[in-house]
Amino acid sequence: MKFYKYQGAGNDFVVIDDRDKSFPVSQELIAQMCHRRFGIGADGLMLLQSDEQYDFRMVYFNSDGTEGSMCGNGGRCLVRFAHDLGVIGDQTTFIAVDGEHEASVNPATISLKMIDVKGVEKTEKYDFMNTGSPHYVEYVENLAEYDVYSHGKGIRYGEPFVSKGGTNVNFVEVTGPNALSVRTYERGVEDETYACGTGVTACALSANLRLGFENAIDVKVLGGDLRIEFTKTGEDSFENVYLIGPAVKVFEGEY
Ligand SMILES: N[C@@H](CCC[C@H](N)C(=O)O)C(=O)O
Repeated sequence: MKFYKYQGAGNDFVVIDDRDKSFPVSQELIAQMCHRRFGIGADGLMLLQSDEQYDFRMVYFNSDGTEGSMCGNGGRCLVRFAHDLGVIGDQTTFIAVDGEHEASVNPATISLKMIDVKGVEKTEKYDFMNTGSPHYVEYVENLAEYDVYSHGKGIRYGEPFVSKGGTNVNFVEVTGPNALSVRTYERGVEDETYACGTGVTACALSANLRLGFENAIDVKVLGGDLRIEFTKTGEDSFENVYLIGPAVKVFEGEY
């Protein structure tokens, strides 16, 4: 079968044009295709499907083959793919697991409108919110040396999160006015990834709530630079949330 590989800030995906719905969905096959030793290698796999009401439908699987919640970088990569295929022009509206998304295509970036965020669980140690996927956000010092894998895994598989289906785990360091560095342990990949779009979105909104950061925040991740823009509409609610950054094709092939 024909596949494409895309990456957004180093969050990488196998992408399939599934408009004829011929992809044989199975957890085993997807995990095999995403395997970095025995397969193509990716943090997830996405299907671009046709939809009667929208430009296309995004179906996202984590690299372990389970169907994921929303993937922000995946969404940006799928928009680039749809544009490369000629399915969309420079503006699009598509449907994903968490609802409708608008996006715009620019030469160097894809800007993706995320779901509205309503309600943030704030504790002394962390913030927790749903930005399309569940995200834990904790501030640390010396992020470059931080053991993201061990601490992230402990939180993802610990209470109270494991009995609620688990969470993605983000560690954040403030690097300047309206600037953050973020590293993320991703559920479904069960490892640190080079970037997580819904994760950096959660971190930016948390930085607004905790630190008074303004509504355009630059976030450095292992795989590059992302930007989050938003409108705060209430004590802990946000609309017009945009995830902006690069999304590029890496290669294509037959599997
Ligand atoms: N990489 C993603 C998040 C993917 C979803 C996640 N792993 C889950 O199902 O919890 C992103 O860019 O948002």
